[in-house]
Amino acid sequence: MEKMTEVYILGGFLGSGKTTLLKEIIRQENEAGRKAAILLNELGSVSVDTERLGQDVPFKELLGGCICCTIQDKVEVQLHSLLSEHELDAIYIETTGAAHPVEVLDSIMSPLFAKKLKYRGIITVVDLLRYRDRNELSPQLRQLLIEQVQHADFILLNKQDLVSELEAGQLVYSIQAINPEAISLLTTQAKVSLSSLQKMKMKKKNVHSQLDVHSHLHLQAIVHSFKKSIDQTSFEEWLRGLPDTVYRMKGYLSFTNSEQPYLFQYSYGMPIYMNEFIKMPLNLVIIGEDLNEEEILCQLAELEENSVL
Ligand SMILES: Nc1nc2c(ncn2[C@@H]2O[C@H](COP(=O)(O)OP(=O)(O)OP(=O)(O)O)[C@@H](O)[C@H]2O)c(=O)[nH]1
Repeated sequence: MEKMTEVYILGGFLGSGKTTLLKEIIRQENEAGRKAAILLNELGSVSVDTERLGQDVPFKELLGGCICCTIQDKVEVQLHSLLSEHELDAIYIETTGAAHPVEVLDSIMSPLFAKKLKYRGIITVVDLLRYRDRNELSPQLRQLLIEQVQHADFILLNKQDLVSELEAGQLVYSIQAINPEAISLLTTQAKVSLSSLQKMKMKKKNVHSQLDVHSHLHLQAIVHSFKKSIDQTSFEEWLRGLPDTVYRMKGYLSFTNSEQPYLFQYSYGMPIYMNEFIKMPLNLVIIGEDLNEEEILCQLAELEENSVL
């Protein structure tokens, strides 16, 4: 019988740690001598995570929309080309943080792959801080967060380092109450062993049933491409002035006061800068709700214009 490729869907809110998890899994897959590939879906029209995941892993991207709504038809094409180009043990599909995992599952359940792909289940990464403060989100996003938990087969309760032990305990309890069947695990930096992921059992899902939340969340992805270095202090001032509805940013930045560019990550109001040694296109992706795109792009252009070397 032809070998079947395992498929895992990775879901979870914006910035919860999906890419971090993927890096960790791919490292372990390589160590185990297995060949794994990635299908990455991003809301923005440019991908920032591609470089973070490394060059040697088979990789396809679905950019500029969400698998579950706007670019469903492209999924089949990308899966087909991954399977025809490589002998794969596993494919990991990283969904956008705005995706509903069951709808993603629905879109990849194609008869074309019935004998080639073995769906292993949905892994949801939960950002414990975000989950703790979920009442600050819009009702639609809060509902999405809950449904991402409800439909998971394996839940990583990530960013354990950011909550107290007592809070972590309470959050585990509350998440397990929503989905008692899934395996749930507290993690920091999404550290989980491949063998525990492989123990997951996929729940029966009625993928065609009407879901409570639909994809029409008002999430936007704004992309700005910098042409030159910018002033770090002005950038940080700009960050402080952003509305709370900016949930996530990522991109590459170059500052006038430093030689090296940075990989910039922002989730839940927290900016992180990491040295980047390769020259990358200076794209910044901003994801949020009800954002004034024109104003944001204008502010960034102005910031760039006023930055002198
Ligand atoms: N403190 C802390 N930070 C973490 C942890 N796991 C991931 N992060 C950071 O959280 C940020 C977002 O992580 P990613 O792995 O990029 O999240 P993601 O879910 O892939 O993000 P999107 O694709 O934009 O939805 C990065 O800056 C990570 O370094 C954790 O356990 N603790």
